[in-house]
Amino acid sequence: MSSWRSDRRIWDISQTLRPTNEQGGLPVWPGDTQFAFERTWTMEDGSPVNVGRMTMSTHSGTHGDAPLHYSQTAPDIASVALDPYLGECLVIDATDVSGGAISVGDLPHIESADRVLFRTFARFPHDEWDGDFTAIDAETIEWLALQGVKLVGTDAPSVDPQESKTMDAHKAVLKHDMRILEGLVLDGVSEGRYELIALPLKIAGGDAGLTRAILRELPDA
Ligand SMILES: Nc1ccccc1C(=O)C[C@H](N)C(=O)O
Ligand SMILES: [Zn+2]
Ligand SMILES: [Zn+2]
Repeated sequence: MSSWRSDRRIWDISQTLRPTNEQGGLPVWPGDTQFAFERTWTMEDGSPVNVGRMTMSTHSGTHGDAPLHYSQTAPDIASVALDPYLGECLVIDATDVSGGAISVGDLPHIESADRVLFRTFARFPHDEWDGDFTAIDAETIEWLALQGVKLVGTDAPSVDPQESKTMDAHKAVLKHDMRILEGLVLDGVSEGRYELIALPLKIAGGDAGLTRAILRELPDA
C-alpha cells in the first residue's frame, strides 16, 4: 500500500470565511475591514468560468501574525520560516480559565512541547464578535518559551486583551521569536497531542497571513 495513504483523523480548525451581515457571519475585529466576497466573472453572465474577488483584513478568521504586526523592524509573513506551523502540538483546554487571561497557574504539567494551542471557548462564537475573550498573560508566554515552545495558538481573536495598548503577550512572543496563530476553532477538540498543519499565506509585506489550519491524529495514536 502507498505510504501516502493515511487513515489518520483530521480536524478542520479553521473559521469559514464569509461576509458579516445582519444574521451574523464572520466575526471581525471592531473597526477593521469587513470580509467581502463577490464574483468578478460569472458563468451565469456568459463567462466560461466563475472568478471571485475578496476584500478582507489580514487578521480575518484563522490567521498567523507576522512579527511585523508588533514590531516595525521585524519580518513580514512571507519571510518567516514554516517549521513552527508544521508538526506535533499540544492542545490545552483553558475553557475554565477565569480572570481574563491564562496565567502560569492555569497550565497543566507539560512534559515537552514545540507548539501549544489553547482552547478558551466552550463554544466558538461563529456568528458574533465576543470582545470578552480570554487572553494569555505575558508570563505564560515567557514560561512556554522556557519549555521550548515555538508557536502559541488560540481560538481567541488575540493573545492580548481587546483593549490592550501595551501588547504584553505579543511583546513576549517577539522577545522569544515565537509564532502566533489566532482565531482557531477548537470546538470538539479534546486536550492532547496532535499534528498541526497551518501554513500562513505568503503575502509580501504582510503583517499576518490567513491560514487553513488543521489538526491530524498522530501516527499510531
Ligand atoms: N484587526 C485589528 C485591528 C486593530 C487592532 C488589532 C487588530 C487585530 O486583529 C488583533 C489581532 N488579531 C492580533 O494580532 O492580536
Ligand atoms: Zn492577529
Ligand atoms: Zn496577534
